[in-house]
Amino acid sequence: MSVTIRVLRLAHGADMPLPDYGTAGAAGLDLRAAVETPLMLGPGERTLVPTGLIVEIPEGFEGQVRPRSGLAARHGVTVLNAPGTIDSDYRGEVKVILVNHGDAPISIGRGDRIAQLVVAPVSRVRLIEVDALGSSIRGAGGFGSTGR
Ligand SMILES: O=c1ccn([C@H]2C[C@H](O)[C@@H](COP(=O)(O)OP(=O)(O)OP(=O)(O)O)O2)c(=O)[nH]1
Ligand SMILES: [Mg+2]
Repeated sequence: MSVTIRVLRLAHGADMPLPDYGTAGAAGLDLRAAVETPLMLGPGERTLVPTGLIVEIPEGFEGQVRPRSGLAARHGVTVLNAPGTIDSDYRGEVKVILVNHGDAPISIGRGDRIAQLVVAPVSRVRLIEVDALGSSIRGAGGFGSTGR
């Protein structure tokens, strides 16, 4: 499915390339850090990284800000609230909450690819309050109820 998304580049990201898919089958657009100077993220620290972008996600879709596995595997750096949610009515800058779960500080430089944006359809539901729900074999079993 091809979805068109209008995107606005803010002044502090004007010289950076628009997010792109790394390969023909990639699910996520790589998001880059629009920081003026490199920022250091120490072990246990988190920071809000600007992308310099405002996106207009069409109604019926959402943007998911997801970690890059390379950063996670190599440095323990991930998206704290993964997947971050970009609402279709959000017109602010897309920002990435990075956290360093590793044991060494990491430097995030301008243009570094820090996360990826997956655009996915979402359902909006209508809740109907009832007195009883349909039965199922699982019932209330969960949290490991089927065994290891
Ligand atoms: O990783 C993220 C998560 C959210 N947002 C932006 C887009 C989203 O539409 C808005 C609100 O996000 P969310 O609903 O997750 O945050 P909230 O704490 O519920 O804030 P709000 O009360 O503004 O909804 O913040 C980002 O830029 N990056
Ligand atoms: Mg919210």
